Amino acid sequence: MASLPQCKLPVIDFSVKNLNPGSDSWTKTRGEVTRALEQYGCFIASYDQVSQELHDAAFVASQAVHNLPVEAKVRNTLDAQGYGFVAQPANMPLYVRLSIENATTAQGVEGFAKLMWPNGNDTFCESVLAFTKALAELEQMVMRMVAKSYGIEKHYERLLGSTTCILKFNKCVNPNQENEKKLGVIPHRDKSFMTVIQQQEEGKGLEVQTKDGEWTQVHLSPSSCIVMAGDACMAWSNGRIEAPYHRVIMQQNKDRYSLVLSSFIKDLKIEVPQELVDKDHPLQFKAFDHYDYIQYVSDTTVEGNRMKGAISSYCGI
Ligand SMILES: O=C(O)CCC(=O)C(=O)O
Ligand SMILES: [Fe+2]
Repeated sequence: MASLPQCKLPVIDFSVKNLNPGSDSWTKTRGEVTRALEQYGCFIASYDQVSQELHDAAFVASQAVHNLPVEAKVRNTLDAQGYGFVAQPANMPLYVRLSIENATTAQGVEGFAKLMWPNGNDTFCESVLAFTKALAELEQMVMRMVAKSYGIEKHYERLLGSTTCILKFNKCVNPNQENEKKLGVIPHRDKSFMTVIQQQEEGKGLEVQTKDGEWTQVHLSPSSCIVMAGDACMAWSNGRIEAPYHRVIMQQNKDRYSLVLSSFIKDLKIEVPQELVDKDHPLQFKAFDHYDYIQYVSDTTVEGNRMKGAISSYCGI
C-alpha cells in the first residue's frame, strides 16, 4: 500500500476561553466550522475541556469494560439496533465493541455499570459521565454554530431537546502481523447525527476519505478529537453537510482503543428546515425517524449496494 499523505483535515481551536455565543472569536470559529463541515464533513477540534487526566480516566474505564468476561459483555444490548456488544464479526475480524445508551445521563451510565458489575462501579461512572458530558458539550457548541450560520437555530434547539447519545468503547485487536496494514473498521458513514471520536494514543489508525476520493490519516492527541457528521445531519442539512466515509487501518503491533460518542434523535421526526430549501437547493430528503432508520440499516436482508447510500435509499427524494 502506498504511503498516505499527511492529515488534510482542518484543525479548529475550541480551547479559546471566551468562546461565548456572539463574541468575535465565536463568530470567527463559526465560519471555520461551517466551512470545514461543508468541505470535509468533519474537522479536528483542539479542545481543552478533556484534560489529560480525564482522557486517561476514560480509557481506564474502557479497559475495564474490555477486560470483563464474555458472560458479562453479552448482557450489553441496546434499544438502538446493532449498537450492543460485537466481537470480531466476519467482516471486521479485529473489531470488538460495547456501548452505553443515554451515555450523557447518570441513569444511562449507572444502568450499564450495574449490568456489567452487579455491585456497580462508581469510579467508572464518574469518569465516563465527565467524559461524555465534555464531548457532548463540544458537539452542541458545533451544532449551534452551524445552526446560526444557516439561520435555523430554533430548529436545532428542538432537535437538541430530543437528542440522546451513545458511547462506543471500540477496540481493534493487535493483528500480529509485522509491516502489514489490516482493516480494523471497514469504510462506512456513521448513521448518527454527529459523532465525536478520541483515540487512546497519539498516532494513526483512523482515516477519512476527502471529496477527491483520497484517504487522509487523522492525527489525534489527547487534547484533540475529530467531530464528524453522520447520515442524519446530512439529511437534516439537505445535503449541505455530507457524512464522510472513514475507516480504521491497523498498522501497529498493538491493540487500538478509541471512544466514540454519537448523537441520535429520539421520538421526533427529522425534517429538513424550510430555510434550507429553495430553487437552488430542492428538497432532497423526506422527514424520517432516526431509530427506524437505524433499524433499517441493521436489517441484513437489505441489499448490500443500497446500503452504501443508505440514507438516500431510506428517505431520499
Ligand atoms: O475507532 C475509531 O476511531 C472509529 C470507529 C468508527 O468509525 C465507528 O465506531 O463508527
Ligand atoms: Fe464510524
